[in-house]
Amino acid sequence: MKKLIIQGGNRLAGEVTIGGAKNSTVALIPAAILADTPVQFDTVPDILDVHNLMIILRSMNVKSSFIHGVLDIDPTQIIEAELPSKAIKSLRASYYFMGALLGRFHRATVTFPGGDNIGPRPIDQHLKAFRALGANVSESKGTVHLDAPHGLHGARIFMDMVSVGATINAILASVRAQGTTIIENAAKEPEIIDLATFLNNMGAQIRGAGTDVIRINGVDTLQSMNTHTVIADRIETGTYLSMAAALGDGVMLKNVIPEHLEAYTSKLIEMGVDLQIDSDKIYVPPVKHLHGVHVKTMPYPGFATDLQQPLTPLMSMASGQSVIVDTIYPKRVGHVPELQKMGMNIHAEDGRITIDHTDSLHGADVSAGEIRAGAALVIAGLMAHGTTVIHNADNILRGYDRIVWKLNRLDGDVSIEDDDQ
Ligand SMILES: CC(=O)N[C@H]1[C@@H](OP(=O)(O)OP(=O)(O)OC[C@H]2O[C@@H](n3ccc(=O)[nH]c3=O)[C@H](O)[C@@H]2O)O[C@H](CO)[C@@H](O)[C@@H]1O
Ligand SMILES: C=C(OP(=O)(O)O)C(=O)O
Repeated sequence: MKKLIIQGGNRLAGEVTIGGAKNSTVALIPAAILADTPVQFDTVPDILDVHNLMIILRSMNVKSSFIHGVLDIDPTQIIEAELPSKAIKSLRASYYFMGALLGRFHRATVTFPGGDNIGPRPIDQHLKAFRALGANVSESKGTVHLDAPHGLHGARIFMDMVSVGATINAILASVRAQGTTIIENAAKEPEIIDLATFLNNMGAQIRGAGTDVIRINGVDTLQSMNTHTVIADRIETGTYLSMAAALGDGVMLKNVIPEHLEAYTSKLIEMGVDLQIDSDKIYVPPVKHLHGVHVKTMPYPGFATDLQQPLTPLMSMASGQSVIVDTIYPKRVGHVPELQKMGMNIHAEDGRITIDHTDSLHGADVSAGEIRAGAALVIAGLMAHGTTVIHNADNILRGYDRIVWKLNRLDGDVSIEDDDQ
């Protein structure tokens, strides 16, 4: 494990270029094994999840190389193999190998995935989709076994709740199935559109991605003809927006898709941040006065659960009380005791997080229980007087592209070390 060491108090200024979206990339990489040709992605973020997915690919004899944001994957010599459980457990999105392997081999054995510790994360809707497509599903000792001896056939799948992962897994399993699949009550996240774009450019027939009804006509082969550029990470964007508003003397964010962040940017504007939003960049000027706001997280296009924590340090600067209700993950409150150690007036009770005005924060020894809790601690550490040490920083590195380098370029004082604790 690593630890991040932050000397707080510096004002931030300059430019930061947002990387490719983690939640797209982690679906695109497993999707690559459905191709009958090598594939190439660019603007791939340099994050631990990508490196762990490359370890999983290697176990199936799928060669990959990752240089300067370009990821090449050659699935043409793929073999069925036992997947390395340590790498599978290191991230959530390893469950996409269930859908992708089922699509490719009509069977799969995959350990239950890991990922952020943010409360219960069942996968019943994923398994329901696989069953509907013709797979037998069994579970034993934390492992899921999928088997479709007669192949996969199109089906109508109605999702009981809106799930990003289940929608993507249903697409992966059905894109090469016989016949037509219709996914109803599908998730509408931009990362799902990105995945569908990649697959359609290889010959898939997926219509309606980005709406709540997705229709897939199965095809026999998928062949890549060009490089797929990963969309910009809207959660990384939101994190830097909050940071720039809290501490910035003028920060420009580049490689941004503002349409993907409207619920978030309109909250920042409501707080009093005078964002200057352009077609692919956002300028955050120095902020004068902030008001508290109420936030309720919702599936896209609502306010993203992944952005509630990165907003809390900014909320602590506002006058009046801010309130967060996370309807997606009501137990996503691991950041609260850690931020309290830094002096923040933040409390979690009865499914509500309240943040009251805090005059100043002080450095402390804290732990990043999960990626976005870690992002909140990074922002608070930059705001605080003194030194903050964030243990379990690997959780942050799972999904923030070259974060130490980016923060130091903005005049932050951040270093990373191995942690013996
Ligand atoms: C790799 C990735 O893209 N991760 C994102 C994805 O996670 P993930 O895909 O795991 O999240 P889902 O959209 O599936 O979860 C949404 C809600 O549905 C519930 N649910 C989900 C599936 C299921 O079979 N049964 C069930 O009950 C979950 O517990 C949760 O309350 O979407 C989350 C919600 O936007 C984000 O926080 C994660 O960053
Ligand atoms: C919850 C998250 O990630 P994952 O689903 O990969 O655990 C996140 O990115 O905030």
